[in-house]
Amino acid sequence: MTGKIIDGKEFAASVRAKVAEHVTRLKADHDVTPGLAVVLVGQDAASEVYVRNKGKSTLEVGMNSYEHKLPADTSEADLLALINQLNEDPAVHGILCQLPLPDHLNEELVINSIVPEKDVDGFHISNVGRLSTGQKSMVPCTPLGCLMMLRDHHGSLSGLNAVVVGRSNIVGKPMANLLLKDSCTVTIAHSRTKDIEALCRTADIVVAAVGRPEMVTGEWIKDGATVIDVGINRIPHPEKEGKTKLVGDVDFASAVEKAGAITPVPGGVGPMTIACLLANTVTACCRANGLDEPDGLTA
Ligand SMILES: Nc1nc2c(c(=O)[nH]1)N[C@@H](CN(C=O)c1ccc(C(=O)N[C@@H](CCC(=O)O)C(=O)O)cc1)CN2
Repeated sequence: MTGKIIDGKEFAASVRAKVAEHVTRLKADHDVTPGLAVVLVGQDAASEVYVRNKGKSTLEVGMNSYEHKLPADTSEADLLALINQLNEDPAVHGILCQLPLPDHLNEELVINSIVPEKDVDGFHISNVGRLSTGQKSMVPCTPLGCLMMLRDHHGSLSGLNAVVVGRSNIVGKPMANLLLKDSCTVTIAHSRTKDIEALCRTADIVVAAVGRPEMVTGEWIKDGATVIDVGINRIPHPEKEGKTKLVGDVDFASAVEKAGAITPVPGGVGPMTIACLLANTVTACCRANGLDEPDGLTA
């Protein structure tokens, strides 16, 4: 069997189109424009690209974008003061601090200083707790994107066996909670899991979010299973000396032969992250204004 390749770029474009449609309606019917503030501290090259793309995508769907670029040596007090100002700004419906932050800043403290209603990353401890207890919350963008792709492929996820490989706070744990909410039977696997290959072979859905290049091979995959690859790993190019190549946590070449459907890297889950950030900003804006939330853009 050769699996269907789930096109994340195309899917993300359809999510952005839905967001844009809703933004147009919010402006026309309620005179409200959603606004997203993105804070970048320092000059990490990859973060600069992500932040630029977030700003561009925000404007493209008709929302307001507020970019705050701070020097790498910004003090915690100054960063918290900016977040406080954004928390109180009624034009700002979503706030995020691009991660990773420089080492001298306490990531937990910074994230938890964003008011939960504007925490469009879904990383605030209150949103984590609400998601894990099945309450309405802001949902982390990458797992939300995975969930959208899985729902689109399967229709209902009820009763399916899902294995999430990786237990990070940003992907593994929220992903497991979202799958549980959709009535999957969920196992989280990690570095200490015994016979992880055999466990994965029981799964109808495998989500790989472990940060180890091409760890999950075709031998781990049950015939016809859906494989979602969250990994983004840059490795030396096997054929071009001095060049690098982007690979996921799944060995695509072998897994595609077993899977019923699979996301590639690049062009799978990655593009959904920013699309879901825009979706979360519209959701936050609707909630702030007591308006109906758009269908299909949240969990
Ligand atoms: N505050 C946050 N910080 C970070 C997050 C986040 O969700 N919130 N996630 C990542 C970075 N990220 C967005 O911020 C992000 C990563 C990857 C992609 C993406 O589209 N990847 C492409 C490949 C890109 C490449 O060629 O390098 C793909 O997979 O196709 C989008 C957004 C860490 N920080």
